[in-house]
Amino acid sequence: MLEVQALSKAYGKKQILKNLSFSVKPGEVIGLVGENGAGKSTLLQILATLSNPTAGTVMLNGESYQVNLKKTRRQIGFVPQDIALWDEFTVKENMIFFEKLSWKHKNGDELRKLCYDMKLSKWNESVKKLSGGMKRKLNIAVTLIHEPNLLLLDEPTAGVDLKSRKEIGAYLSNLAKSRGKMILYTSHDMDEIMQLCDRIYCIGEDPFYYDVLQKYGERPVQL
Ligand SMILES: Nc1ncnc2c1ncn2[C@@H]1O[C@H](COP(=O)(O)OP(=O)(O)OP(=O)(O)O)[C@@H](O)[C@H]1O
Repeated sequence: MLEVQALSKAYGKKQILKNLSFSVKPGEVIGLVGENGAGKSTLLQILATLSNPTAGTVMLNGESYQVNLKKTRRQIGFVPQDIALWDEFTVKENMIFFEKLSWKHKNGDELRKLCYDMKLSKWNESVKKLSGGMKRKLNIAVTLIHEPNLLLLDEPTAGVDLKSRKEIGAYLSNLAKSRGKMILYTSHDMDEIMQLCDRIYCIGEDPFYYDVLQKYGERPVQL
């Protein structure tokens, strides 16, 4: 379980996140929505241990980020908004490279299966020749090598066509439901958020997203 208590973040005098408290249970997919600049990426970066909050606490499966950073880090997978892959390497070479950096050992067949499960079949293709959607899938696959319990995804389907979007959505949903992963992800696509997420958290003070979601019949949680 992920437990966030009274979390705040300021950059200098600019307050971005104000006193957020929420939790995520195993098997849950949470959608984070909010206007540009509301602080969605900032929140994911804090939950990924890449940035420190100004105040507040985060606990992952009973371990405090503040007290046991190494142990919590091993349980987290973070997919950044920007694709972070080796362009000149093939899909296979990227998977092998990231496996070497990983905390868990995986053999070639296991690495290949991670890609195939996401319908990413171009194992020997160089990344520069892949479509945007394929790159996004590979970006997710490398993050799953160490089998994180908490998966944080920053706009994983941005610029992805509808078919790949559905494939990524189905894969993430299956990860949560059959393997109990906790997933937090951001998107500006309301239909996708509605289909995929068990709960929706709105960040920021602008009531726009809250109102839109209510019109869809959803009851988002205002953070
Ligand atoms: N390192 C930083 N230093 C100063 N300000 C920052 C830094 N990182 C982010 N910000 C500011 O924090 C605010 C929140 O940014 P963030 O990227 O978290 O928003 P977001 O909700 O993810 O936006 P988007 O939907 O455009 O991705 C913005 O005003 C941004 O300019």
